[in-house]
Amino acid sequence: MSTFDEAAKGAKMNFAKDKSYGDYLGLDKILTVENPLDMAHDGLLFIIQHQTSELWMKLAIHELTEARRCIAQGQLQPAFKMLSRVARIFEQLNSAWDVLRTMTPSEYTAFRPYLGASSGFQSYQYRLIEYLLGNRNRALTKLHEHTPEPHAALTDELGKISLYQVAIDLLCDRLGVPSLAGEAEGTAWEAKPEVQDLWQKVYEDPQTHWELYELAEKLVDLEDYFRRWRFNHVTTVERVIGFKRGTGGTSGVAYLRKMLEVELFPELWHVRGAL
Ligand code: HEM
Ligand SMILES: N[C@@H](CC(=O)c1ccccc1NC=O)C(=O)O
Repeated sequence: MSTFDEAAKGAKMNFAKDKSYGDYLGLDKILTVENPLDMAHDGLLFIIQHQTSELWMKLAIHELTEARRCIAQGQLQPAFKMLSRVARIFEQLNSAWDVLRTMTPSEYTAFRPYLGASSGFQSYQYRLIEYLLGNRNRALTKLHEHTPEPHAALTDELGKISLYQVAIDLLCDRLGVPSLAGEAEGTAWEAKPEVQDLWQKVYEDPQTHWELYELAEKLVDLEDYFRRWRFNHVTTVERVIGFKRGTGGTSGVAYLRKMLEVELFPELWHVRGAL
């Protein structure tokens, strides 16, 4: 068999003057990030798990922002594609827990003291996703006062109506009733019976309201995957640190269990019991 030689067949081999794979992807930056936890073997797993999660969150924010814009303009088909992609991103993040779960309490406690007060509680991209979807708590922007750009991104977001409010606006508009979406708020969306009644009309007659029906199911799907992420997180946390307090200062598992009760799109869950 002849030697494998793509260069002879025309593969470009010299990138002194042209952009290469690593240049486009910024790999010099991504792959040279310091690993301050390299004193313990599992420090690298922990850091890469979080860095990759943050990269996927960056994409989720990009998609959700554009999906919201499309819904606001009544362009539901492109929005559906983006919402499906975000659900798949969460599926990806959910699978990633399987890698982290290979880390035992003994392995984690070897480097946990070096984490100081840092915690995922301070992930501004995670908070931005929650804010975009509608689970808002203005008090948490305080965690980012020391970093102007993330802080501005979060406070700007609270000045806009959430993706769910945009969906409700469209629901009302298409069903010919005045908007029930409300204003931009710094607090979590609270279920409104009138909104549930409108979703009920959609679910009782999907043929007439097909696009709204599909929108509702895309949102339920997204929240379903998000809930699985929360559940995977709390289970992994209990498995690794039990009921210790979190480095971020919360009660830890008790706090995360409370977060399992969050309903991003409450009326869409409540309506199911009324059908
Ligand atoms: C061994 C692994 C992990 C442990 C022991 C752990 C532990 C915790 C704890 C105890 C909290 C509560 C806040 C605190 O007081 O610190 C928390 C919050 C959080 N963690 Fe983790 N975590 C782990 C992995 C991850 C990973 C891989 C991510 C992905 C980015 C993540 C993201 C978050 C986020 C976003 C919060 C805030 C949740 C909220 O406020 O609803 N964590 N984590
Ligand atoms: N809150 C965690 C620490 C932690 O998980 C963490 C620390 C620094 C960077 C990311 C982290 N991940 C998620 O919360 C703990 O209490 O062990």
